[in-house]
Amino acid sequence: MTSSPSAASSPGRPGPASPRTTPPPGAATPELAEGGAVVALASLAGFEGCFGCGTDAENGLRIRHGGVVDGVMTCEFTVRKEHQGAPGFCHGGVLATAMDEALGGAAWLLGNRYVTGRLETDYLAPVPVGADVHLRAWCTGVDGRKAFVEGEARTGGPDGPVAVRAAGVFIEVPQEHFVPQGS
Ligand SMILES: CCCCCCCCCCCCCCCC(=O)SCCNC(=O)CCNC(=O)[C@H](O)C(C)(C)COP(=O)(O)OP(=O)(O)OC[C@H]1O[C@@H](n2cnc3c(N)ncnc32)[C@H](O)[C@@H]1OP(=O)(O)O
Repeated sequence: MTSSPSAASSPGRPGPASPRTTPPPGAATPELAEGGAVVALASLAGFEGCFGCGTDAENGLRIRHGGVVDGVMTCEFTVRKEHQGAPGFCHGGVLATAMDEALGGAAWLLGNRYVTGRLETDYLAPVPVGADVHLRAWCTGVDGRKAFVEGEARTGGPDGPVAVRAAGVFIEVPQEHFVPQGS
């Protein structure tokens, strides 16, 4: 088992999450599962269609998952023209999608399946079309089925300025959750 970083040692930790995305007193320290997200993902088929990371999602973000170091998960994507909001800049909703994917990935490192319950985003700087966006995310606590997660997106390199910060609550669900209704 690998422990995730403490809040104090998390590199580039965003400012305080809101009360709704802060682990409550008594929340457990996250324990990353051996094999992490790969183990949880192995129980599900069809992720190649994911709008965030799927290789089959033609207009998706094609987020490329990287590694995990000290409990911090990294991934990145390149902003394409079809991701544009204001002329020349990435749409805020696209960036929220990228944060959802990164934070979700950090939750899945716990070795269970999670869906987004709440996602908060702070936009600090515009992200131009063509930019490589470097994402990092880590879990800050676990309370029952709830995993509290934070993350950030940087441009101009993995240690460039922070463009987006996010915090969220992901809820653990059983495999049956992913069976489409009516199928
Ligand atoms: C090296 C790396 C390799 C590769 C690495 C790849 C990784 C790749 C990972 C994929 C990453 C995907 C990232 C995208 C993730 C989506 O986009 S998921 C899609 C969007 N989200 C959804 O569709 C969820 C829709 N909502 C639901 O299905 C249901 O409301 C839920 C969330 C399952 C909860 O319903 P429920 O099971 O009936 O649970 P319920 O009893 O209501 O609540 C359970 C607990 O959660 C809390 N809760 C419920 N809803 C909320 C909420 N909205 N906010 C806060 N708390 C909540 C409740 O208060 C309760 O807390 P307690 O009372 O236990 O303290």
